[in-house]
Amino acid sequence: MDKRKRRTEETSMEENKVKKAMSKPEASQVFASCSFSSLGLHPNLCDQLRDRMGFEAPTLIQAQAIPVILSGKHVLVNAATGTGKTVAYLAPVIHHLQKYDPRIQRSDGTFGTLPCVLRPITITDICVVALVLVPTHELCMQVYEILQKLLHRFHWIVPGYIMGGENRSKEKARLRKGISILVATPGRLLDHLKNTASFVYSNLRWIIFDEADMILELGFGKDIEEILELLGSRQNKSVSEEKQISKIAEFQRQNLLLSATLNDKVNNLAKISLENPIMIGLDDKTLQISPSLEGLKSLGSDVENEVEDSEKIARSSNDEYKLPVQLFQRYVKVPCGSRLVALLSILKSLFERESSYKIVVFFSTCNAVDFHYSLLSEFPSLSKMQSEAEALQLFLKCKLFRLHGNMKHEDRRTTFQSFKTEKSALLLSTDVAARGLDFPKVRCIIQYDSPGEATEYVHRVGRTARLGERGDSLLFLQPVEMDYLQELEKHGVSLTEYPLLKVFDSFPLYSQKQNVKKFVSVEMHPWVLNLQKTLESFVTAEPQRKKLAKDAFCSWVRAYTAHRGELKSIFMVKKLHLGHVARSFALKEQPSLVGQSFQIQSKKRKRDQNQKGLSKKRKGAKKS
Ligand SMILES: Nc1ncnc2c1ncn2[C@@H]1O[C@H](COP(=O)(O)OP(=O)(O)OP(=O)(O)O)[C@@H](O)[C@H]1O
Repeated sequence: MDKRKRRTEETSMEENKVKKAMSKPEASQVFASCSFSSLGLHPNLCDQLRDRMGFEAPTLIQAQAIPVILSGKHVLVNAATGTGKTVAYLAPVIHHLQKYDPRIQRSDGTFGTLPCVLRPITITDICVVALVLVPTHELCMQVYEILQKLLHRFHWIVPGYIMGGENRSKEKARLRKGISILVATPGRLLDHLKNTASFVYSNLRWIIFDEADMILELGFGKDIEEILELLGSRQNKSVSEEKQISKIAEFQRQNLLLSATLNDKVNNLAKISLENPIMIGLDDKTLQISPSLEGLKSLGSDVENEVEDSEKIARSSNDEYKLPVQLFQRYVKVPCGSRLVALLSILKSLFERESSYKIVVFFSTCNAVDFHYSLLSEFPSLSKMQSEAEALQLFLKCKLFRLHGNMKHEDRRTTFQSFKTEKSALLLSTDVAARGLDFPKVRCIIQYDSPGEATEYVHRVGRTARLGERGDSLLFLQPVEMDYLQELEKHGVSLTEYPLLKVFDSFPLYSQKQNVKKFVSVEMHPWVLNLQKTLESFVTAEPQRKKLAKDAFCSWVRAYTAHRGELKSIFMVKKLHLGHVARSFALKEQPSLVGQSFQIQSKKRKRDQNQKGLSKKRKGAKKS
């Protein structure tokens, strides 16, 4: 069979598959009615997407973005969570790299001798050609894994990663051997840019910011500015930068910025990194990139505090966020002292209803994750009081994982990988899992501690209902926090109420179906009273567990006081009853007792800060 005929047959088979993929009811909201090859991607790459990744048709955002990125223009992509942004930028980069003639290659170890000093660099030298910047380790690994799959048939294009917490010398060795597409977290990248001589980026053609808003929110703004300057990719260049660039780029640079939510810092990053960008997934009013670059804010500055930006912020705070249409969003109103019981009861009821269920619960601090993880790993079933055999059963019968920034990198990696492959499991996490992470088949997101900014809400719930799949989300709010719903409404996000009492009513108390008076309050519900009492005895019985609870309580209150801007009037620590907060960590102590230790700590912190301030002043006085 001649080549052309075979290709035509393959194309019609591909089109049939696309039609089949599109025949699912929700598919038309997610997938485009075209094939990857019709977007202009190399046939081998299309095969990879189909055979290795199982992708029959591009998503809508991929269909929009791929041709534009292939054209070489700078692009800003704003699309809902879980719509396939990663492949939207990786596929065009790979398409271009595989075309290089002679092939881009990784010659043996010559990289360390810095060939660029001896002769002009050609594309065949081993240099980083594409750079993907991501905010977290997990995202770094995730993008790297996708790259590995996509590059299976392009063995001469080498993917690599560098990230904080990894061994620097091993990274240097990897850089020296040559990496064509490098995935990096900003801090570690900057470190290598400054200190690793064998890191040659003279051929750098793509700089991609994935989850740009999180990169900036994590405080990497200054690092990003420095990276852009070192790479000669800042738009309003100073004379010294121009000199730097003339030393660097002989190749046309293409920068891409991707984010599910936009804010002023992302706007500023777009302004300084993108040249006449094409906006994808944005209407004109959402982002105004002025051609004049005057009055640019520093990415590292705290934009919220700058008065002149208030108008812009008012505009952006009224922008609507794009959320998956198939996401069912609810809130649950729980008095503070019954929060823990409510969480455990809801989890129990969800896991008992369906055998295959994956849930992520978000907490505000690492200590809170640790406490709840320890509690749920050991807390026995309530029927304990009846039979010895049942005593061994756990309250929640599901696999349990935790993820936060204070864990060892190895443990974080194991959790990340294991939770991905489990069919039924519960992950307790801080916001480290809120952005970009793609855990297949997560059915429900519970925001036990409120998210703060509405963008955070959007990213957290975005871990479910990905790519047209069904998903539920549940936001815990205390009665004093109900105004937060209006905050979300401003962004077009509206939630319905979760029937909490029904869940409590569904549990048998001492093996009997409850005969509870209707309309009883949450706090006075017999199931709540009983479970709260058992939890408190369980936690106080073990000093180590009690310490975890106290630490979690203190860090939780600190996090609560850290809400910024308008949110301060919703999440007011003054409105909280610290005794009830203590109950939500299963602590029996009177508020004054637990509160005292917190007050002692915060007084000590204040004293330390004052002393530091004094000694700084003294130093300053000495200097002057
Ligand atoms: N064309 C496609 N067909 C089928 N599945 C796809 C396709 N493109 C991407 N996916 C899958 O969709 C899921 C979401 O993709 P991805 O993580 O890139 O989304 P995202 O838009 O970057 O989300 P977030 O904003 O949360 O980071 C992944 O599991 C990915 O493998």
